[in-house]
Amino acid sequence: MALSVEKWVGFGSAMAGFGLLWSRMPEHVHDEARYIISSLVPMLISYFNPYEQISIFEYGEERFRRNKMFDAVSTYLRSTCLDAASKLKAELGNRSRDDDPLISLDENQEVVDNFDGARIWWRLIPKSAKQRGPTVISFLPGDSNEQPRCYRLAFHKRHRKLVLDSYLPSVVRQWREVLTANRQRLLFTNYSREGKSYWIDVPYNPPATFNMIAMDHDKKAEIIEDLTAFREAKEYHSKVGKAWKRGYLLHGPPGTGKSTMIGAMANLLGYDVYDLDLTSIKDNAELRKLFLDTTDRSIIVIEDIDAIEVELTTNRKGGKEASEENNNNHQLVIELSDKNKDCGKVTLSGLLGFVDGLWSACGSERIFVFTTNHVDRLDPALTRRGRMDRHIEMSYCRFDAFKMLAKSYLDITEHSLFGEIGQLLNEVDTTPADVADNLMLRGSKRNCGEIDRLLDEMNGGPVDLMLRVKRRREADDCLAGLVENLKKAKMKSATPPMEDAKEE
Ligand SMILES: Nc1ncnc2c1ncn2[C@@H]1O[C@H](COP(=O)(O)OP(=O)(O)OP(=O)(O)O)[C@@H](O)[C@H]1O
Repeated sequence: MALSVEKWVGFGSAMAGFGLLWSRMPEHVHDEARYIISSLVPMLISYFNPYEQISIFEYGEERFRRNKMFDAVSTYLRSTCLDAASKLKAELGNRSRDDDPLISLDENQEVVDNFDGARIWWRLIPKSAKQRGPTVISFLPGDSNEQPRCYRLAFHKRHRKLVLDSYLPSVVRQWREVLTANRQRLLFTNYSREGKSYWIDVPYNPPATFNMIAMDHDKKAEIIEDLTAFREAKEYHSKVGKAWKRGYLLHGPPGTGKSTMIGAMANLLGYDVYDLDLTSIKDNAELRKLFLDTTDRSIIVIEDIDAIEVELTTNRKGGKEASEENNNNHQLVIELSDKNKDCGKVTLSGLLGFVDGLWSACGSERIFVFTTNHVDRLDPALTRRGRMDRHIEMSYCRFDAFKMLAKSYLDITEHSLFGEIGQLLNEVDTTPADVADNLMLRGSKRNCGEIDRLLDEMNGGPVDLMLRVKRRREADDCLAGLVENLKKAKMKSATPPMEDAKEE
């Protein structure tokens, strides 16, 4: 009959104790017998015991250093093995962001995990007093007189390679994923003090997700796939010898969702965002310093890059000589603002070095996002493929995009006005921002009285039914308002410019 893992561990300890006893036998016992038995015992144990075990202590060899593997196991067991445990404990940490207690395994509670056909037994072993050595008074977290808590995992010998090479790395990987998902993301922006540039950060929780972005469905799916593939592509980038970075150019009229898209990217990837304001940077050296101060796993954004390009064009026209030189070596000077005119310059080559040159290889897992309302005004040097890997056009709101907005804002997928709205959206260029503004429920005055009357009439009726009716009325109101506005916009766009002038 097979013995349980616990019994084997107990048996092992007993045999080890027995071995120790033998090794301490008095001199008069036959030396040879003592030697044979004390060396046979461990061999017998390892021969008959089919299980092996690994201990993961809370503190490492240096007592003050917490063992991150212990934290990784705690997080992993919390997310995978709690259901089967009967002894749990609950804690409310000082830094808990909400009122949910943190539930974890209690000491000595055993749980079983399955991985690729292998069974793995886990147990949290409490602190225990060390048996030997002098008493040491310690103020460090891992008291030297105590054996720290440890997770002990036991598994069958034949799974040793699987546990060491695949299972434990997967525990660490899952821990990192949980850390990334729970980490407070930050939004950085740069400022200048006494000629030097610094980053300042605030907590960043963008509300946008890809679900709520109204755009062509296939295009959206492609972007999500591209971003996810980028995040997983560490090995690929090192194999082909390229810096692990990606450039996105988001272009389209104002109000088509470029900034919203950046928030959705940050949410999807769990990255911080660096919003780089070029106008407050003195010169290329400062730009480089700022860049070196950014962290990995981040999105670096330069918004409205075309505004800078306007200055660039002006500067080019300023002198033929400068223009020729600029065209030859891309030393195109971006005069950022009047106040910076005399003291320094950020050049296009400086910017390109930051995105694509020597400096871009410092750091990894970085995404550059440039946004512009006028893609045609950008210097081709900046937008060429390889520098900006993907050009994403954010366009006016058509029917598909409208349906996504109606779903997000009004929670409806059908309505009698959808047909008319679809037709109008094909004829009128209107932005998702304008449409979203029409769909915002703000308890419009026109329907308020009617809705209140209805609620009065239904007094005593089921609350959810009343709310549904109320929402429906509000949605009718929003959509009617949208149709009205689209018709106005259509008439306006149909009016010849001369008529416009006359009206004015
Ligand atoms: N494609 C979209 N999907 C969902 N909501 C959108 C979309 N476009 C715009 N919006 C809504 O309009 C608001 C303004 O959009 P956003 O600031 O992202 O546009 P933008 O293209 O960055 O504009 P700008 O060029 O002026 O900076 C957003 O808060 C969002 O609510």
